[in-house]
Amino acid sequence: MSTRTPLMAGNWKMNLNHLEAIAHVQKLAFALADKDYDAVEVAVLPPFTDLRSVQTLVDGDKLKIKYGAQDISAQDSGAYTGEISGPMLAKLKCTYVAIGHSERRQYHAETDEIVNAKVKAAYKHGLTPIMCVGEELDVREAGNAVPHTLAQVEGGLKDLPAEQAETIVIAYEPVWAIGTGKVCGADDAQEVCAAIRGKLAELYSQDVADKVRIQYGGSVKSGNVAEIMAKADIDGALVGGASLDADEFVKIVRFRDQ
Ligand SMILES: O=C(CO)COP(=O)(O)O
Repeated sequence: MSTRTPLMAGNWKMNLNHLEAIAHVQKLAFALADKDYDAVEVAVLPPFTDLRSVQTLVDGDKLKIKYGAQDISAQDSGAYTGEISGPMLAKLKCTYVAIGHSERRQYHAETDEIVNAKVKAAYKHGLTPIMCVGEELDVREAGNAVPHTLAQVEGGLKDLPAEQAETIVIAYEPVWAIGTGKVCGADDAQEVCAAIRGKLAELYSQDVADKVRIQYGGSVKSGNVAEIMAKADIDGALVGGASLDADEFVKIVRFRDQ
């Protein structure tokens, strides 16, 4: 039995303005009880423009919900128009930051080198990366899901010391399962997540590999979360669309009841 605390994180993507964010987090806070937080770590990843409002609410009401950003600049400051830095996110008391989401890899040409630089920037400023990896449909159909994903893991973690690597969260998100309603079969997801853990053991040690939380992401809903969470190497979910519905996200957090 693993001692890893499951992490259920809602990636809101480019949805909910700061007023909607407050209402949404209030709904989650009202529904979730101490027993939920005892069993599962719960986090939301709102757009940058919502973070200050979410911080104020979480601080003011002493909520146990964690929050983080959806991206981080590899730079600390300077002439990088439109970018948001690690020091800015740290000042907002973000716990997490998603890095290398497939939508950033696809629409913003983020490579494993960029992901690696962002992972290091996150650690430099005390943020925990949720590093996203996963294959496109053609890669899976060619039978290369595991090697493709492991290459992303290795590239993203390059030269990262073990003391940092052991706290990272890795989200395995097969691109073809994101926002499509096509959930990856639990056995297929487990196969890749187990391979990721094996890669961590090879790069670092079994001890580090045993500590890292590996999430599954891609069309997770209350109806499929229990089957996914039953797998030995899956320690949580990175939830997109279903995290925008507070009732549904609460059910996902309570996956043990589904
Ligand atoms: O990309 C995702 C989370 O980061 C998954 O999105 P969906 O849950 O909407 O498929």
